Amino acid sequence: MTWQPQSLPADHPPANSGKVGVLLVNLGTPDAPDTKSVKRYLAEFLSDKRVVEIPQIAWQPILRGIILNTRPKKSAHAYQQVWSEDGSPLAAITRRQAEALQVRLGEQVLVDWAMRYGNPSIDNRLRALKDAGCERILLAPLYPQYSGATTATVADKAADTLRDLRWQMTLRTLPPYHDHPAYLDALEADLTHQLDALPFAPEVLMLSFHGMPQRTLELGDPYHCHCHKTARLLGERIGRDGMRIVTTFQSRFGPAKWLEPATDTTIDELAAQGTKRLAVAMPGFSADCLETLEEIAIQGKEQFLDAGGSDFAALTCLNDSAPGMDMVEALARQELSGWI
Ligand SMILES: C=CC1=C(C)c2cc3[nH]c(cc4nc(cc5[nH]c(cc1n2)c(C)c5CCC(=O)O)C(CCC(=O)O)=C4C)c(C)c3C=C
Ligand SMILES: [Fe+2]
Ligand SMILES: [Fe+2]
Repeated sequence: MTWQPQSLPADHPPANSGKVGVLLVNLGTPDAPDTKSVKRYLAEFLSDKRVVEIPQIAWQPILRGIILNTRPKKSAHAYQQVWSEDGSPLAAITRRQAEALQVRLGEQVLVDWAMRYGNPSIDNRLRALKDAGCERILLAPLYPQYSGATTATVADKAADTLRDLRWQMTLRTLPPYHDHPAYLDALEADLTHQLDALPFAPEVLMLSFHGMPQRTLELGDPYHCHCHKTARLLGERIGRDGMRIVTTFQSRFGPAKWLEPATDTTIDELAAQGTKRLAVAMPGFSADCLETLEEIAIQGKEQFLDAGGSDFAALTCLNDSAPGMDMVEALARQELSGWI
């Protein structure tokens, strides 16, 4: 006999009358652009075994003995270059994305935001949503491309909170959306608009993604493949005559081999080969942050112009732009199906 689900009357009320929450999550950032705050943030971030996949017994002495005594000062200086009146760009933009999504989804859903490292923490905001009556929560890591170091560690952190609760809320997680039509539509609209508005026609459009150790690819992390799929699908939509598209990986950290080609090396090579006009888009970042505003818009520009380039543009991320929020809303509504 085949199994038949029990039929419910058409007007059957939701099985659970509690509220629905959405928690937007991004990587994290220090509370202030000073050495002490950056040190606290980096200690948490770089102690995550999903981020640095070296046995902690070997890694912690290097982290505490060397890295946390040198890097925070340098990074604090970089954060000072991009810090805004509203604080860290990454946190300020994520907050604006949450506010815009709240308006779009209306009263039936409570929208909040959190940072994986630093504040506001995932634990703090999950508990706040629960206290506000949310029995179902969509956890939405805003990373288009999946990686253990980003998407998975957000789920790990949320599970730590659930583990501690007698009466858990029900969680869904937003899947990676590297090839989702809503993501590609948003990037196509936003990047086309930005490219059209440039005072020069780029010969090269660089699609620069955050890097990862090469080893993670060999261990089966889909991140590298997701980045290349995004780049291919986006290239098919925004390619134009006279503009070549190249895909690179930025923000290399530590001595291990990272995914290649590296953004900084490629910038030098392009200039050496005679490229004069370069635009860089960073489609893997859903919000502008230190890595886009300092590393590319400031350092990358200086590097390209010093190497002989004449025009450089760092294009902005989707942030809380209309196309960006159309995407976040579409992704959220898809995952909230049956809940709202
Ligand atoms: C082993 C080190 C790192 C891995 C792996 C890594 C992966 C990774 N990171 C992002 C997104 C962001 N990273 C940002 C900053 C940042 N990243 C690392 C190191 C690794 N990232 C460091 C040490 C820092 C801090 C700044 C510095 O000291 O250079 C940020 C910006 C944060 C901000 O406050 O603005 C983002 C965003 C992804 C997507 C990713 C893997 C796919
Ligand atoms: Fe990073
Ligand atoms: Fe960086």
